Amino acid sequence: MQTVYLSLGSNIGDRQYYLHEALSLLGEHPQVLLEHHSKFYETSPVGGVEQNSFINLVAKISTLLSPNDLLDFIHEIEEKLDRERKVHWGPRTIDIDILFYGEQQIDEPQLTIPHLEVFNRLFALIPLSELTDKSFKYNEKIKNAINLLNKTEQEVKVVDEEQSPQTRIERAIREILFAVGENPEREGLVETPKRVAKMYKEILSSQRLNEFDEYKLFKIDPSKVDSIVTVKDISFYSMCEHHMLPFFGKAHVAYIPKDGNIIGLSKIPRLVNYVSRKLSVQENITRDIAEILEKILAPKGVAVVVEAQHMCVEMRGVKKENAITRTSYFLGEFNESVEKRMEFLESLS
Ligand SMILES: Nc1nc2c(c(=O)[nH]1)N=C([C@H](O)[C@H](O)COP(=O)(O)OP(=O)(O)OP(=O)(O)O)CN2
Repeated sequence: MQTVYLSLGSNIGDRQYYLHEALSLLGEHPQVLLEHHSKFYETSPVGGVEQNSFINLVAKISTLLSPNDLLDFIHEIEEKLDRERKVHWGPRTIDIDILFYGEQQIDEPQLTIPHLEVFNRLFALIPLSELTDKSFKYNEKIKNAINLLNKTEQEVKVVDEEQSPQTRIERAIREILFAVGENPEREGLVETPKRVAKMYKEILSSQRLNEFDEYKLFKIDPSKVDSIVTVKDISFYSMCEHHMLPFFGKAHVAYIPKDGNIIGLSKIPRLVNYVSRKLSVQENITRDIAEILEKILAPKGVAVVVEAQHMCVEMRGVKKENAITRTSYFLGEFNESVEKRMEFLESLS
């Protein structure tokens, strides 16, 4: 096992959320043990790019991964957390840099260790100095660099670490259990807050995503495709925003290709998943599927029908079991042409 120090930083969006998610994802790898992490620091941007301040921390891990495998895993995490590589040293939802990998020195095109800039960056050195001691080979160098660097140019100040989303949900569920008259310590409930927090992370996985990007477009001979492309009976599950209760059913999606532009068929169910895995209402899901598909594909027309059962209708209030709600949304030729709309609707029966 090797002891590795990682610098993590974020300066876009919910910065602490991205940092907590990155720490959580790091710890999920079977060959990575998250030992400790430093306090959270608000830091002024270093490197000359005009951008928002960062929140930084340093994590100490033990790992069996090789340096390059660890770098690949880090890039996977950055990818998952919407990292876009637009401007060198520019703004980012998350950045994870390997500062030290044991006492190894590595100088490869894609990886230099110790990190080339580590002794020039207070946003890395100060959190790092929390985790290292005189037994660490570079301890003295770290302390000297901290003393030498200009603390007015590179502001680094401790901020309160917000609770991670997981911790906040677990605490809230415990409160709800108390409030409904339960004992969260009893057999069967002890792990419930953790389970519910994990469940929300899965069923509301789109909640913080800014856009749908899991698609692939293809171009075929326009003369060979002018009819309606329909993907129907796409099952989905969502959570209603009024009662936080599930609603679920089938989505039927159609489009009329334009200029031979088509979308990979598996991407339409992915779009339905993206749109449904957040707190919403059926009308919004129906509209969002249509409008996102139109935006990414620019077809001649889009048609969406959604049929769902709502637990807020079945298990409370009016208590009507098996009531089905049907919503539809039409764009382009499906909006203008009754024939096209009827052709699509008849294909669903
Ligand atoms: N106060 C802060 N300033 C800067 C930070 C930071 O985290 N806090 N981060 C950067 C860098 O963008 C980041 O550290 C990556 O730099 P580096 O590993 O040196 O180079 P990369 O190849 O990974 O840079 P890319 O931006 O990914 O091309 C700057 N300032």
